[in-house]
Amino acid sequence: MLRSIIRSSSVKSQQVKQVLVPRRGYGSESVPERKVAILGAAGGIGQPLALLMKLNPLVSNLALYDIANTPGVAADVSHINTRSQVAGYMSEEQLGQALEGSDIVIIPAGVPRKPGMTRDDLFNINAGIVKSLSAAIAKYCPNAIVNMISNPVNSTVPIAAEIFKKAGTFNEKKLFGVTTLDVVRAKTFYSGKAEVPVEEVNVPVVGGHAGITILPLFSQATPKANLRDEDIKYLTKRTQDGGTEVVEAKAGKGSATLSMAYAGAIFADACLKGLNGVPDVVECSFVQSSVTELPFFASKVRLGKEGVEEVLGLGPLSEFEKEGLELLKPELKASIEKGIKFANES
Ligand SMILES: NC(=O)c1ccc[n+]([C@@H]2O[C@H](COP(=O)([O-])OP(=O)(O)OC[C@H]3O[C@@H](n4cnc5c(N)ncnc54)[C@H](O)[C@@H]3O)[C@@H](O)[C@H]2O)c1
Ligand SMILES: O=C(O)C[C@H](O)C(=O)O
Repeated sequence: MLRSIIRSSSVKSQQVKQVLVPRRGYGSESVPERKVAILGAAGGIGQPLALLMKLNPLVSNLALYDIANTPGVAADVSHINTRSQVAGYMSEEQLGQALEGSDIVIIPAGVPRKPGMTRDDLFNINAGIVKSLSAAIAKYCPNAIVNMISNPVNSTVPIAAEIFKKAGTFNEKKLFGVTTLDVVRAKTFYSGKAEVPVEEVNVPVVGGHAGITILPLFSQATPKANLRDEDIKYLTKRTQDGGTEVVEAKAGKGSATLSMAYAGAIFADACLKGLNGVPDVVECSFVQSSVTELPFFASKVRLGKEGVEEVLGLGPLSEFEKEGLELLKPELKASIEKGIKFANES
């Protein structure tokens, strides 16, 4: 097995250094060095996400880890003439090196759905993967921000939290379930129905990341449009079933990868901006929360230098959204408890 570490050039010290990086849209102010690690980097999401993170001028070091095929992906991505140094890591003994010094760890490692499966059907395989990767994060980069993509997010985030708690490294400000794809979908679908420019659309999506636990708040969507109740119901269902729509269209060849890589890159970029002190960076994410009685919940989150700066409330809800909120709670609660139980029993 190929075990060598592939580097485009030697990876610099992981200390946060200030360097002058003039970039269009980012000014020529000093931009700190930031290391981003992707675990599952050779997969359907991992590869396009690696590409998008290589294009991000806020990244100085990009560590690509997978149990297979990382050398090729890393060599390929490393030829792109952007700021970051790329290193590929394969096999468990290189996981520590991949993680050390990371500011952000993005986890799309694990199996995707096939038609007929729910996200919870992935639990048996992905829970174990997330558990062992979380233990490695606790050991090698306990202060990193973690962006969890692996499904079922409603359970994998609580698993990671429990593993970090056991290791004494849990920081609720730094653990995020990535629900950005739900927001991306809600924006796209709303724009089509409301006939407003998609780039201007904002729609908060709260709750969790599976079926009815995904609750888009179209009553708060902007630009405002006077949509009929049946349109709101249709948009809500389409957003909740967006993942299944892709799984069925791919007919056994996996789930959303390209739109997920886009969403994952948007969310990681927001975390980087927050770390770098950019003000008013707000994204929806599944985090430890007191917005409802559930211990984890997705809502708008303000991102800052330490990760979560503020978990924002839900705002005014329509009657339809209030019903949706009550309906989702039992399922989300059960998924959270399943994750906590797994982390503490196995
Ligand atoms: N949060 C979301 O919105 C969202 C969206 C889409 C997909 N997903 C989830 O993301 C996950 C990945 O999807 P995909 O389409 O990229 O799957 P994939 O099978 O194409 O890729 C997964 C990658 O993970 C790697 N992997 C497996 N075990 C690993 C380990 N222990 N350490 C490191 N890497 C490991 C595999 O080798 C593979 O390269 C799935 O669980 C999927 O359900 C989440
Ligand atoms: O639907 C899936 O299984 C993948 C992902 O969670 C999605 O929303 O696309």
